[in-house]
This record gives sequence, structure tokens and C-alpha cells, in this order.
Amino acid sequence: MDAGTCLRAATPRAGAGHRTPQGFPPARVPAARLAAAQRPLALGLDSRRSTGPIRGAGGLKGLRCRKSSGTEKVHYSADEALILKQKAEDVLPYLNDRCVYLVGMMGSGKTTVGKIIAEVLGYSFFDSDKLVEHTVGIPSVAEIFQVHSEAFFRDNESEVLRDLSSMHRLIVATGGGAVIRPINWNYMKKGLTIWLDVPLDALARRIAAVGTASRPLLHQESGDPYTKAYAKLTALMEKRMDSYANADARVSLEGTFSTEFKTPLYIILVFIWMLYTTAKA
Ligand SMILES: Nc1ncnc2c1ncn2[C@@H]1O[C@H](COP(=O)(O)OP(=O)(O)O)[C@@H](O)[C@H]1O
Ligand SMILES: O=C(O)C1=C[C@@H](OP(=O)(O)O)[C@@H](O)[C@H](O)C1
Repeated sequence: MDAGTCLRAATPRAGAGHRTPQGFPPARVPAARLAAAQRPLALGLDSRRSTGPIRGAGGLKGLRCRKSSGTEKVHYSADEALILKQKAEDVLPYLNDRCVYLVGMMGSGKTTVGKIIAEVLGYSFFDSDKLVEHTVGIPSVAEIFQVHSEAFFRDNESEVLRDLSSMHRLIVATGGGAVIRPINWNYMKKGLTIWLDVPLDALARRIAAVGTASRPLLHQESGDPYTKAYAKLTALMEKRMDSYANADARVSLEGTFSTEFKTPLYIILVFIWMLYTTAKA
């Protein structure tokens, strides 16, 4: 199924659609226009590409933009890249250099979407999990849980978010559990918070596809990874639902299995549109 047909944007609480801002057409790209596009462009998500200096680096001083995984490229046509550029230009004045925090369950796409959004907006991307790993000096979240504890990880996660909150022009992919501590909201609310809300079965499929080793809360030695992940995600979601709903806006992928990341453009356009309406409000 085309993810684009299922993706809709909504406010966290009301769940109602947003008004379409003037001069900001619905986030659907005419098929003919896309088909006509010939020259594929790569919007680089290259971790080796350096970004500009970060203002107010606080406790993360000296740390440059670290992108969380290797080189990933999302290819857009010339037309698509142009549309994204125009939309980014519409949004940027309203963002006013504020940071954008992506919240949502494990596997909801915070890292994937965050990197693309950062690229489109010319912002720097940070993954809070990676920053915790960096500050603790342990290369994986799973190992931090193992060597120390979840509480230790959470303390460091809060410190990272506190430090990020003094910076500007960042897209931050937070860990799925960052929302559970109220203090983290104090930090994140200095910027804009967007909840990526994805159906649990889609999350479980994505996570089962990549394995649970890097996500200690879902890791099980035995059993079917999908079933186990689904059960655990369901329990976590029940506890966290109200916390996620604190976000300024919600981007929802409903009624779709959507493991095929075939239409990133649509997701990004909806995301930018959400940023536009939220930042403008
Ligand atoms: N919209 C999407 N459709 C399908 N798969 C996706 C989508 N977004 C992310 N993924 C995949 O899901 C997995 C988890 O994504 P990731 O961005 O790491 O999530 P998070 O940072 O929220 O934990 C990755 O394998 C990624 O490729
Ligand atoms: O949901 C959670 O509690 C967690 C999510 C993970 O981040 P992702 O959401 O990036 O997987 C990571 O912070 C840690 O494993 C705990």
C-alpha cells in the first residue's frame, strides 16, 4: 500500500485535521508532476558530511552533528527536491531557529524522518540515543542498559535533552521513552515537539525486520520476534500514550502496514506541513 494514501496529520488530543494554510497546498504531489521528473537527485544523509557549528553547545560542547547510522540516501527527482525546498522556505521563518524534537515509539521512524527533515531544512540532526552513548562512553544503548541500568540511561538521556535545549536549529530524534519523564518535556518544550504515531503492528514488523538487539526493552532470547515485540510495544504504548499526547502535533500513519518506505516525499511533506501549522500557531 502506498504510505501516502494512509498518512494523515492530526493534533495530538483532538485528532482532528488541521486547516490547510494559505498558499500551502495539501501535501500531495500530483502524480503527473512526479512522473515527469527525470533527473534523480540525492538528498544526502551522509554521516560524514559536516554541518555548521552549533550555537550554545553547553554540555555537549565540541560535539558536531553526529548522524546515527551510516550513509543513507533518499533519492528525489528534481521536481520533488524543488517542492521540498519551497516548503522548507515556507516553514523556516516560523520555526525561528527553534529545535524540533521527534517523539514516538521505537521504530516509528524518528531517526529516518529526522535526518531527511534536517537535510531539507538545513538544520543539524541529533539522535539522543547516540549522544547518550557518546557521553557515557559505551557504544550501544543495549550495553548501557546491561552494564548500568535503565535508570542510569534515563538520567543521561535527561542530561542530553537539557543540553540540547539550549541550542538552536536542531532536529532531534529522541529515544522512545524520553517522554516518560516530565522534566524532559520542560527541555523539549523550548522547541517544537512532533509525535510520530505509527500503528503497533507496523512498528512490530519493522523491529522484527531489523532485530531487537539494539532495543533492550524489546529484546528476547527466544520466540517469534514479531509476536514478542508486538506484545511489549502494546504494553509500553498503554503506559506512554498520554505522554506522547503532550506533543505539539501528531503525525499519524494509520491503517497501514507501511514497512515499505516507498513514499518518503509524502511523509516529509506532511511533516513539514505539520511543522508549518504548529510553528505558526
Ligand atoms: N515510514 C516508514 N515506512 C517503513 N519503514 C520505515 C519508515 N520509517 C522508518 N522505517 C524503518 O523502520 C526502522 C526503524 O526506523 P527508525 O527511524 O530507526 O525509528 P526510530 O528512530 O523511531 O526508532 C528502520 O529499519 C527504518 O528503515
Ligand atoms: O522506548 C524506549 O524506552 C527506548 C527507545 C530506544 O530509542 P528508539 O525509540 O530510537 O528505538 C532507546 O532510547 C532505548 O532502547 C529505550
